[in-house]
Amino acid sequence: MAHPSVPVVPALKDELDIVIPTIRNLDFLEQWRPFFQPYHLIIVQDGDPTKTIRVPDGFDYELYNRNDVNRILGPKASCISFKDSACRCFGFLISKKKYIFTIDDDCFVAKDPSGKDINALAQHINNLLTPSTPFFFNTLYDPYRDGADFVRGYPFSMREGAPTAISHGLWLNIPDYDAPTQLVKPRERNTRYVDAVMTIPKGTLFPMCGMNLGFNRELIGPAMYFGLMGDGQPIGRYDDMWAGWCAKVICDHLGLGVKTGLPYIWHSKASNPFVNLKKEYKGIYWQEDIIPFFQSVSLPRECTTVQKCYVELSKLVAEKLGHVDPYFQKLSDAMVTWIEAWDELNTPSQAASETKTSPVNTK
Ligand SMILES: O=c1ccn([C@@H]2O[C@H](COP(=O)(O)OP(=O)(O)O[C@H]3OC[C@H](O)[C@H](O)[C@H]3O)[C@@H](O)[C@H]2O)c(=O)[nH]1
Ligand SMILES: [Mn+2]
Repeated sequence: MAHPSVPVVPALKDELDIVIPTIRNLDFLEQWRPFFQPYHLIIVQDGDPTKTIRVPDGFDYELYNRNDVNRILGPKASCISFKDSACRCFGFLISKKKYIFTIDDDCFVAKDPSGKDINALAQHINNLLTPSTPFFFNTLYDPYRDGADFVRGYPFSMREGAPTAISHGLWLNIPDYDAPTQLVKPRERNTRYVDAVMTIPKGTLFPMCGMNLGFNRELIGPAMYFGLMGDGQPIGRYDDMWAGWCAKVICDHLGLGVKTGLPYIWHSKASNPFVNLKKEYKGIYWQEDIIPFFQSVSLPRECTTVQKCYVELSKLVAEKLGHVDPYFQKLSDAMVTWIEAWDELNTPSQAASETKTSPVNTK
C-alpha cells in the first residue's frame, strides 16, 4: 500500500515512449490524459510536413515530420514509408527508451464490463513485465495474473516462463477487419470483451495489429520494421502484419514471448473499405505465399541477436519470395537499410548527435 504522502510514480515513466503516427490534430489525447500525461510522446507526422499538427497542452512530446526523417536518416530514409501508418516505425527507431507503446489517433479509452475506464497502457506494461508461456499452453490463460496460476500437469521446470517481447492489445467497436470483410459486414461491431491474456504458442504466427501495441524495444525493437507501404508502393495496410510475422519467427528463435488479449481500446473510425481494398488486394493473395514462407523459416544457431536474425531473414525474403513479385527484393533491401539505420542511431556516439527541428515540448 503506497504511503499517502509519497507520490506514486507511474510504472516505467522514464523507460517508455508512446509512439503515435498521425495525419490529424491529436485531440484524442484529451481522453487519454489521465493515463498518458506522465509519459513522453513521439509523434510521427505523416503526409504534408508543412501542415501543423495540434497537440493538447501539458504533454511532453517530440514531433517528427517527413523533413525530419529525411534530415536524420539521409538516404536511409528510403526505408521509412510515406502516406501510410507504417511511418510509425521511425518513432521506434528514434526512441531511446526500453519500452514502446504505439496507438492510433482514432483509438480511445474503452470501458470494461463494470463500466470502468481501461488504462490500456498500464495493462500493456503489466503484460510486458510478466513472463510468457510460449513453450507449453496454460489452459487457465495468463498464470502470472492475480487469481490464476499454472494448472495441473504444467511442468514445473517450465513455470519460470520466457521474457515477454510483445503485448498485442485488441479493440472494441470497429474491429481490425480486412477490406473484403469490412465490405460484407459494414455494420459489424465488436462488443465482446474477453477477459484474458494469452501467450501465442511457439511456432504459431498471428496477425499483429499496430493500433494498440506494446513491445520491449531492447528485446525485439530491430524486428519491428513496418516495411515499405503507402506512397510509391504496390501494397498498404500490411505494415503491422509484416512486422508481426518477422518479429514472431525471431521471438520463437530467441525464446521470447508474444502475448495477445487485454487491453482493449475503443476503435472509433472505420476507414473506407474501398480505399482499403485498393491498398490490400495484392497482400490478400501474396499472403498465401508469405505465410508458408514464414512457417518454413529456420534461423541458424549463429543468429544470436535480433539484428543478425533480421538480416538473415531479409536474405530469405529475397531468395524465397522474390519470385512472387519484384517488390520483395525491394523489401529485402529495405530491411537491411532499416537495420543499418537502427544500429547507426542506437550506437551511443551517433545517437547523442541527433538534434530535433521540433523543440522537445515540456509540460
Ligand atoms: O497515410 C496515413 C494514414 C493514416 N495514418 C495514421 O495511422 C493511424 C491509422 O490510420 P486510420 O485509423 O485512419 O486507419 P485504419 O484503417 O483504422 O488503420 C488500421 O489499418 C492500417 C494500419 O495497420 C493501422 O495500424 C490500423 O489501425 C492513425 O493514427 C492515422 O492518423 C498515417 O500516419 N498516415
Ligand atoms: Mn483506425
